[in-house]
Amino acid sequence: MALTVCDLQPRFPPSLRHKQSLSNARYVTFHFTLNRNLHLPLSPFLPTGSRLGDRRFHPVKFTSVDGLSIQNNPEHRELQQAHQNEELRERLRSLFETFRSILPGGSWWNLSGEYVDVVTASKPVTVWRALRRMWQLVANDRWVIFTAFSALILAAISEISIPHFLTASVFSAQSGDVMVFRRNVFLLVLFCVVSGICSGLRGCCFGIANMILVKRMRETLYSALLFQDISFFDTATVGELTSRLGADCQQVSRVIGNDLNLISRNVLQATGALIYLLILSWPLGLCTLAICSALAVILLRYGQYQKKSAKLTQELTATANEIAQETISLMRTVRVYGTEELELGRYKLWLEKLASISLRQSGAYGFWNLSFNTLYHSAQVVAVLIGGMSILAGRLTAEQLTKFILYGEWLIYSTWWVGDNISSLMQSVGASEKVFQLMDLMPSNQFISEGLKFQRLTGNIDFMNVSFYYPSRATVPVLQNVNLSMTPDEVVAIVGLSGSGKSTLVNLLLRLYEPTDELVLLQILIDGFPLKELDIKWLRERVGFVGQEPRLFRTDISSNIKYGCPRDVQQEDVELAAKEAFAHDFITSLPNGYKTVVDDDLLSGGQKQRIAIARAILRDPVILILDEATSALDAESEHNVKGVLRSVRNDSRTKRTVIVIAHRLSTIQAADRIVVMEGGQIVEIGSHRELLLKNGLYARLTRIQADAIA
Ligand SMILES: Nc1ncnc2c1ncn2[C@@H]1O[C@H](COP(=O)(O)OP(=O)(O)OP(=O)(O)O)[C@@H](O)[C@H]1O
Repeated sequence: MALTVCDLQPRFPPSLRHKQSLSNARYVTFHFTLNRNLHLPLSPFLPTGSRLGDRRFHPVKFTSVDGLSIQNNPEHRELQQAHQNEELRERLRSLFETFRSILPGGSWWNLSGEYVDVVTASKPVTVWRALRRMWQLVANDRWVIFTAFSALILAAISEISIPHFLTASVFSAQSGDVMVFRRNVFLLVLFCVVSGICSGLRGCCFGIANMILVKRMRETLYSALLFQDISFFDTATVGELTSRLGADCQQVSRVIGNDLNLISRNVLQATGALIYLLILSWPLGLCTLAICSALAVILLRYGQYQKKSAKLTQELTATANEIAQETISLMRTVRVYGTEELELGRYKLWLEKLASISLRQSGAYGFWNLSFNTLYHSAQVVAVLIGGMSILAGRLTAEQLTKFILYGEWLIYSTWWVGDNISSLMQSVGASEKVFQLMDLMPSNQFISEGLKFQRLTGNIDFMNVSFYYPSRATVPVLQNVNLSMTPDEVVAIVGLSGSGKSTLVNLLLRLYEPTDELVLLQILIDGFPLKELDIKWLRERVGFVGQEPRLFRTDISSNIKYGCPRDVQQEDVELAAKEAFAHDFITSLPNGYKTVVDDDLLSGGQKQRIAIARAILRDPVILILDEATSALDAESEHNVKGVLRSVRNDSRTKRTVIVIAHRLSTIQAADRIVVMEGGQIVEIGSHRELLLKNGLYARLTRIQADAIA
């Protein structure tokens, strides 16, 4: 194991500072937390005697001097004793520090220090703002909310009346007043029935409102994400976004169905109980109110803490998801490089952080419960004490005190419920911050305005002095002053070293990236019109694209070939396209033929490319872009497929504009023109023969590839 000097953190008792034996020592042994002993010269670590007692030196124990163990050497026994004393003091100090830190307000509860790195700069959402946003989402179905709240009010009034009639019934029976007893029992039964029915209705309506909220929230969020620029997906990860759509939306959904429902019910009941208590006995009522106010202050602090911890939990969950998603999607690489343990460790690290937050949340919940219980029992003791004295003084009857105790209990419990649900509400509001932030993202510029659509697209393409850099790397120019024109019926091949900007050129043509400099979109012309002015959906319907690593959806082969096809197609069309892409034979050899469900992992690279090529052929595009689209095909298939791609289009009997990006230079020799790129610039243009005669980069690359084959 390699250890650097930074790893060496010796620990010396202060008393060693003056020991001649140590000052003269040349070698010391350090016992590491790694359970390894290392003999090292003392001097580099102890340049002056004053460093010996430095408390920053923690995890390493000083065990011997010049090879003599401190334990066995009488000369050093005193040093050992001092060392042990110091260790004990250190332990006690750390125990005391730990105890102090876990008391309310202590450093252990601080969430912003250790985890500050995961808290993103999302705009804090206040409870009102979050509720307003939620209301906007469910406003169309406001009748559900209104019904729910009406039922809630009726249920609360009924429930709060029950203890009164319960006590009144008992005491009227005791007094022998039959009429009053009958009336009280009748009202008691009535309120019980109303409370039961209304509670059921309330629960059902709030449940429906909840479902509507989650659905709309997910719809809005998903639609906001789908219309983002591709550069957004370069920075946001799949794990994070799916976490927002899944867990965070679910958490936010508790607001209506659970939190608001229970908060409203309990606030109503607590208010009713308080009024009743004040009417019964105002001194007793004020005492109970004081206890409830203390409870409310504690619950407010607790709620704020829960909001903060919920936000952290949400961020940590998203990061853990991100890691799991990345590892699972790269499982083959993980397996080949044997990094399962490493990946497990990476995941566990975030789980531990999550657990640590949960621990604090549970601790805070414990403190909250402790406060509640203490205050609850204090209220009972106060009621019995003051109430009992009032009975003795003849100012209160036993019936009144019984009612008081019942309603006092009700008030405290309602306050507790409100607190509990406010903390849950705060958690949901905390979780909503990132969700609302994503929901507020404006769609990419290309979806905002509707552009031009022509009767017919011809397929003329012009790049006029185009320079471009990716938004995520604003200082690195990827394309510089690119001038290039392509005409219909032409096959243009783009070649060049890796990273020279070939794919970027077609990314811009497909408008996958919105350049920060809008001029770029005016410098790319399609049939003489700037790309910026064209309707992008209309244009994309007329473009076929096969990328370097085609991805398939987890559905049957037929649907994968039909995917995104702008016209109605029959199964025969699908099979024809598959035949032209030389995919038909392997598809029919699969167990369910065209109905075989595939995904990215169930087919070979070449088979996936053939399906992607069939998809492009089926669209019958005016402009066809092949970015390393046949790299995984065998030579014969590649030759045949290329022929088909150049062939006559179905409708207009004209050829299409074909752009081919290829590294295998032998496959593009027949192209009408070959464009050679280097460092984001076009350095050569011409036919295969012309470029060979030029003896430039293309000729050099061709020679290198020929040598490699030879
Ligand atoms: N999304 C992106 N964000 C930032 N930089 C990018 C992005 N995509 C590509 N680049 C950078 O732009 C440069 C050109 O990349 P591009 O993919 O166009 O090269 P290429 O010639 O197609 O390479 P290859 O032949 O390997 O596919 C590279 O330096 C690359 O790192």
